[in-house]
Amino acid sequence: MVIENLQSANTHPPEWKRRWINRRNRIFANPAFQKWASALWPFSRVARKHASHLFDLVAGFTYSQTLLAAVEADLLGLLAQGPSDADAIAAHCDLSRDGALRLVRAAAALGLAEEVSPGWWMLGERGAPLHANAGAQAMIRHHKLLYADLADPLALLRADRKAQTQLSRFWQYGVQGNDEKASAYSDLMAVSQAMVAEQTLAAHDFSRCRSILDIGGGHGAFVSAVAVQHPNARLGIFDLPPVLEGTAKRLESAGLNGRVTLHPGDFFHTPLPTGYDCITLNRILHDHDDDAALALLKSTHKALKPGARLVIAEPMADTPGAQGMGDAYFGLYLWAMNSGRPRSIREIGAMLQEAGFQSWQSATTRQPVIASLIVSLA
Ligand SMILES: C[S@@+](CC[C@H](N)C(=O)[O-])C[C@H]1O[C@@H](n2cnc3c(N)ncnc32)[C@H](O)[C@@H]1O
Repeated sequence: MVIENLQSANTHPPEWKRRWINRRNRIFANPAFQKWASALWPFSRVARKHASHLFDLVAGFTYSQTLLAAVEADLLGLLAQGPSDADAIAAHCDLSRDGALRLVRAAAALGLAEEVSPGWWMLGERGAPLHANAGAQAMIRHHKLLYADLADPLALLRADRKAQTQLSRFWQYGVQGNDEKASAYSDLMAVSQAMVAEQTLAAHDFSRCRSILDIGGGHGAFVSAVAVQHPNARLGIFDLPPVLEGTAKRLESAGLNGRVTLHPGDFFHTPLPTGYDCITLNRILHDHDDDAALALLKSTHKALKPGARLVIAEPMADTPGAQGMGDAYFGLYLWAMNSGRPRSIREIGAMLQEAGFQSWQSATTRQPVIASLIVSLA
């Protein structure tokens, strides 16, 4: 099994490295060194940066909750309309005046709001792009479930991964039916998929693909974006039957139902459609544990002719500049979801090789925090 092979290739750290790290850590933990470094330029700048980073780790929960409150109370929506004072914020967000002041000041401290003159606030530099991004706001609302599952993180990490969690229930409902929860799931997927689609389409040129099948394509946000950029490509979506019922309606209202073939099925049990010269897996692989992910890659390989391509787009572990997003955020999110894990480019590459693909390479995306990309040839 690929991942086990990678892990067993791990060797005990060499003695020089163990000694060096121990020595460095003893120095960094020493209060006298900290005092010295914080008083002396240029060490003082580094010391401040480290202290501030450490404080962010300690206080991160309050930042997330401020963000959640600002989105849920539509504080950002109000501030986007123009300068607001505490009374207007209190009325709009259904808060007391004191509560409104506490929230808007916290939001301003995090760059979500900005006090433009004393007692008057507008959107801040971080608030403006967030307000314009429906997908990010949907994710923030959805995070309530994650925070509930993480209320006791050790209990979660010690629990049997088969025990139900808020997140596992949410995803189960999403793929099982058409009730209110399933539609919340689909809406979340559709708005956030637009962000992933943008990254994928900017990072890879699909113009050479005459036909593209999006596996686990949900309600078709990716395929709809491809349809606009590549009007002559033949398009298909493979997903679970209840999900595709919603897809058909959405494609119809987008005027695309004649252009996209829907393939209902379960990718662990139904053979994947053949005849496409490109298959995409957008945010699919990381949802599944190693054996299942490898099985999916093997059936994808089987569905492609030699030389045809597979494009994998998802947030990946060990991504330079976005490390926290990988093993910290997705590591815990997918743990709470009871399935899957973030994988590094190298790990996915090894799995692709094991699944029979002849070559693979990564492509740079504009925002690796949203998705990284791997293109592989069957
Ligand atoms: C995380 S969502 C990703 C959706 C979409 N690709 C995106 O990026 O927004 C996972 C998708 O895989 C589909 N899916 C999950 N298990 C599946 C299975 N066994 N067979 C087919 N589709 C499945 C879900 O219905 C859902 O649309």
